[in-house]
Amino acid sequence: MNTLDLVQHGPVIPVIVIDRLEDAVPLAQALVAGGVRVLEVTLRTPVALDAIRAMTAVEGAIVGAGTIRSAADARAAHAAGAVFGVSPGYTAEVGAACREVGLPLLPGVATASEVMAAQADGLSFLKFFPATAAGGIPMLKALAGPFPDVVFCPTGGISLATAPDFLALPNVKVCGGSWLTPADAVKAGDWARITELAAQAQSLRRPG
Ligand SMILES: O=C(O)C(=O)C[C@H](O)[C@H](O)COP(=O)(O)O
Repeated sequence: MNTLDLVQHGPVIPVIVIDRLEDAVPLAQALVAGGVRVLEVTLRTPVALDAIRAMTAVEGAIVGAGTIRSAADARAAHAAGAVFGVSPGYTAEVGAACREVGLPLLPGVATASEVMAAQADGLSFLKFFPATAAGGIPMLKALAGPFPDVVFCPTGGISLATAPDFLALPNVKVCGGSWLTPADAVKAGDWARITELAAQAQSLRRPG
């Protein structure tokens, strides 16, 4: 699998925070029911790896790990069954660990130097994070000049309302965001609302 294959499944990758392990499976099922199959589970909580392990059993779900910050994170995510990894930034150490275990990596970048570091290690599909705070659409347009061979998954501060403007850029294939899984809906077990949010996101322009 190549991380660029992920964009075939829809225009938005949900960024998921799981606090209670028992939410993992119904949450994944709710997203898949709304047509969203690619799921990024952040390694921000103690149950994240167990949540990934549980979600890989959900039919149709393509489960990856977010917040990969170290080689140990990459190895743990792979061992838990994640089929891709996402990192908020990029280090050669994380890149090497992902290559070693065979975990396709979508690394985060926010500057031209970081794009160059990721490209030097063979990575050309990059998360632009934090998208809105780091310059948003003007920054992505500016990066298209020197980096015509790089495509981005902007993430950070994006919503259903602003995603279409990002998706309209030629160098944006998919957006990431936590708006599909609001903390209050997860806490309340309001899976119907999450399916609705997923369906709305999935109906945004599909990248060509
Ligand atoms: O935890 C990680 O790995 C991250 O890199 C950060 C997340 O991708 C963003 O926090 C999502 O941004 P929002 O959609 O604005 O909530």
